Amino acid sequence: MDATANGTARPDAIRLEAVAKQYPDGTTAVRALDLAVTAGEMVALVGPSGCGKTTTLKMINRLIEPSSGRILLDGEDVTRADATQLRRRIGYVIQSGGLFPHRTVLDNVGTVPSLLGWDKRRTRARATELLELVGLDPAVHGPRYPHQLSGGQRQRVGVARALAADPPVLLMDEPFGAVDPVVRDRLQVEFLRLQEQVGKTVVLVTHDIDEAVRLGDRIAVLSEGGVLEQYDTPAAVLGSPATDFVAGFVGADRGLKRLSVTEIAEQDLDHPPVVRVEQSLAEAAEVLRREGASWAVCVDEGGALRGWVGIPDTVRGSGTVGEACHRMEAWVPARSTLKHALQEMLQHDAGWVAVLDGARYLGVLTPKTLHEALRRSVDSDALGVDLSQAEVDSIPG
Ligand SMILES: Nc1ncnc2c1ncn2[C@@H]1O[C@H](COP(=O)(O)OP(=O)(O)OP(=O)(O)O)[C@@H](O)[C@H]1O
Repeated sequence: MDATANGTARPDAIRLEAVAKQYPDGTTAVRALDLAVTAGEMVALVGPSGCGKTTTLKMINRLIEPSSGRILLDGEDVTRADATQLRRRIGYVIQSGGLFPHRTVLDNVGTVPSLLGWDKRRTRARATELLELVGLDPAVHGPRYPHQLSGGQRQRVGVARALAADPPVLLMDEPFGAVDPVVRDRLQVEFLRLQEQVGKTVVLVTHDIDEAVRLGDRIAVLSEGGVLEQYDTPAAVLGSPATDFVAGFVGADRGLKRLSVTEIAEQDLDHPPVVRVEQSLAEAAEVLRREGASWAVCVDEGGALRGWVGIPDTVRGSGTVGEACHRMEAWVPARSTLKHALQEMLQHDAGWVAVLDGARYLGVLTPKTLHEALRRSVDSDALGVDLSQAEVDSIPG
């Protein structure tokens, strides 16, 4: 059980109790694993090759039978439940989608509903709806066969198929492992967005700590034999590795990895002078002089970002700020991560990035404030993080 802020307990959707697996040849893949996953949570199982991640995942839907221990789903002991019935309550996604090659995309997505005895029309309607949900056009992609799709599209179909019967639990084994890094990045973003809509309990296997940090609400770091080295939020795993093994696994650049788990906060923002588009350039020049700044942010009457003006613009003419202001391409929505902000800065070769709430301008992040934000995140007691100063100093400022 997981105690929430108001004291009520959220149920464990999945609970492994002393689960172990010994293969017939004597290999002990998992020794005695205890793990609880809260409803609606996304948990990433990470660890080096052979540490028992896939074995653990497959024991949850009993594709692999545990040698001992108990598995509970929503409080119900399913260790000896009918495995086929069980699997219909659990969506399963594997690398490359694991699609049936001789069935169309629509039929692939409709597999479980058909098995559950849904009529054709309902199955088709559900499959169509799911293809749209994962960003595919049912009219274009629905009639195709898996080999007529790109790797990323196959992966999306795999996710759609796993969601077809609306199972509360989704198991994913290296789901984005078979695509190139650019597609992988896009699929991860799409999946996070999808998960916001569907709110499944997800257990995801990956050997990639960056993927775990990005997707997991919590990360379970396993070492050989399915030993649970640490089970905590990405920020805590990166910030205070529980063991030397975890520290080694998350890597020496874990300070940098924090960029991708730290959201921009109000207090991180810098507030350069702001001028409005209808003001005269002379007024803008006066603002810059008074504040000792070389540039100012331009906003419209509603407070929306319009761009920026520098000293040379303000001394040049007699027009308005609106006529002289430069577009600002580098911006991020409020609550973006520091990594996203840094990426925007680098992509647009900008010295600052604007932070917007919808269209409304909130403030800017500069490399200096970004560094301070990272330091704040590292120091944050709320995260239970205790990093040594040495590591903070290793973060490029
Ligand atoms: N059918 C099997 N028979 C015997 N040993 C097996 C079998 N399947 C897996 N193993 C062994 O069990 C251990 C755990 O394997 P598992 O596939 O769960 O690891 P993993 O962490 O998912 O690895 P990877 O990241 O390489 O996929 C490994 O030592 C593996 O060789």
